[in-house]
Amino acid sequence: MVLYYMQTDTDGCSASLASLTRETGPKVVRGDPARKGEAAAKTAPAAAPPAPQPHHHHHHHHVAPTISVSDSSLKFTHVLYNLSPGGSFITATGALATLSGAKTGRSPRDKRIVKDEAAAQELWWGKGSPNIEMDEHTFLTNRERAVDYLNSLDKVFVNDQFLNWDPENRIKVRIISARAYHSLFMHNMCIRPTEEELESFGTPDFTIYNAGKFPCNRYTHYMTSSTSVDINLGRREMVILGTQYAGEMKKGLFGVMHYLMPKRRILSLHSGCNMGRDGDVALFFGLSGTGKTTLSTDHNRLLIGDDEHCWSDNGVSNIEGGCYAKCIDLSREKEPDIWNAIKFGTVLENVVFDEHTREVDYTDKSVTENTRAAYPIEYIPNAKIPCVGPHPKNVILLACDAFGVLPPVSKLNLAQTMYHFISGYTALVAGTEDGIKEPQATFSACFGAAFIMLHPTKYAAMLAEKMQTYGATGWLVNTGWSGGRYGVGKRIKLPYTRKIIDAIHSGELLTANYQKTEVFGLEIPTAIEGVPSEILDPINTWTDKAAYKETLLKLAGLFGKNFEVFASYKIGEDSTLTEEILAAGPKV
Ligand SMILES: Nc1ncnc2c1ncn2[C@@H]1O[C@H](COP(=O)(O)OP(=O)(O)O)[C@@H](O)[C@H]1O
Ligand SMILES: C=C(OP(=O)(O)O)C(=O)O
Ligand SMILES: [Ca+2]
Ligand SMILES: [Mn+2]
Repeated sequence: MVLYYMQTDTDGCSASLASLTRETGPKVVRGDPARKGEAAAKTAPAAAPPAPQPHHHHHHHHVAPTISVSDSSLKFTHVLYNLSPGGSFITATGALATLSGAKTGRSPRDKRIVKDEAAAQELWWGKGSPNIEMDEHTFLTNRERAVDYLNSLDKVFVNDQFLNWDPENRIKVRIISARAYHSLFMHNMCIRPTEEELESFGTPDFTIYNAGKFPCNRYTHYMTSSTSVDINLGRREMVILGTQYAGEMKKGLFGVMHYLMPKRRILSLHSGCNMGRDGDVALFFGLSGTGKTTLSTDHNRLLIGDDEHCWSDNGVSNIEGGCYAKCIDLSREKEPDIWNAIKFGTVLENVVFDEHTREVDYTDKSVTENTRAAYPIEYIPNAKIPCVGPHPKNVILLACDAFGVLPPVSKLNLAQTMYHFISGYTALVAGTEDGIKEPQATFSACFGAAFIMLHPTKYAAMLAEKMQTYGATGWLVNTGWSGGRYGVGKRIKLPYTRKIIDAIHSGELLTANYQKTEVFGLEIPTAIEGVPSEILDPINTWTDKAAYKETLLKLAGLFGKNFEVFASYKIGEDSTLTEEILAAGPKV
């Protein structure tokens, strides 16, 4: 039965896959079993050709079975270790096209955090918090389920990679998954180690067990569906059962960084980041679909990252090694850099393509509207490698306002920046063609309530302190509707938003003339190079002025109601800042 063997398991893959009731994991064989004798990956030694059994394998055949020996412990699992790209559903431009199955987005209601003593003390629990508790025992039950499933497969994929380009605060992660696409996705999204770094990788700081389509047992305590994404900070492990959406791994690790980094007094940020040729850094905060990836990918600037960053005393650093761009309606004209990044090595998730021509139809929403491309950051020609930069000069808060009442751009004072950061507003139109026509307001603290681990005021206080210390300016940019709400008006044209962003970067907007809006009290510029002046005040673009006022008040009311829960918290040491933040919201 023994086909191949590995003399040493220097990477500890077998230990990672050991279940809790046995000391050792499956017999690990590196390389692709389908390619006998051939190196499956540059970084992995060639799988040995059929070889005599080494003594420790022999051993199993001659001693009486003990409780620790089962068919599964004797089983060989081929570990495909740190593979480079390759695959079978190749599109016309060479990308790997895959389907994520039933789940085409994250499952925040199925996310659980082990509430041990430390977590009970440190994390944010209760109303508004994304952290839903589970106990250690249930975690171990799910972990065992995932490990047993992975061990039952003939091959599993193991990636050893890094998070965070700041060398002093780099985190080592191991991702164990059942599907080649998950391995390639994480290869693209995390920082790829060099061969030498891989040699001395050692013990990972955090491990993901991704069982993908294999479900959790719904009769297990705390489970409310067959999907479960479980984080155990004490064990430094995450278990994924019953979802194959790849973003779950990426954003799961982001949550872990939102716990680990603030402990080191480093602020973790759900933001894109880029840098001008003169070293001016901008952060782009915003919820999903507001433009972090689109606007941080800017042909005139260096891309530091599109989604997850750290702001430490040394400046900014990207957490990731790749980008995860939405590709619905993607066009070469509007987003040439993202378009060109979709080539060999890129993972396309849930896009539709013609089986004969292999051409992708980016307008096709038949699988989901949330179609994605995951590519290594160096596929963007002007990526800044290493992905680090100095302290930010501009902090841009993006909102896609489907109500169409927020101005395309406003300059914020610190209190307003904090108010809008804590609110984390966007309004998108749910669903596709029919059904919901009314914009759905979403408020997500710190523009990432699904990922933060501590109370929002902790991150807010750190942001305020850093912005003050380094003199960063805050901006609110509406990438959503103009000329009426969704259904009446239109989304602001991307070239106009790009001009607005250019004017922020260049400093043009620091010296512009401003006027203050009613209700929200936002400072809006009266003119911007390349943008029609009349659109800068949204009231001009609405034909029905009464409807404008009514919609404006409606949105202001939603902001006020959302902020009620934060009214009793103090932000940082400074009680005057807290007062100012409370006063910085809209006045109805
Ligand atoms: N004015 C605009 N500004 C930014 N994005 C826009 C604009 N108009 C349309 N879009 C589209 O909205 C989407 C923004 O999504 P993305 O950049 O992926 O957001 P995020 O990274 O914040 O989740 C893209 O598909 C982009 O083409
Ligand atoms: C990957 C995700 O983030 P974003 O939409 O911000 O790119 C996600 O929310 O699943
Ligand atoms: Ca090694
Ligand atoms: Mn994005």
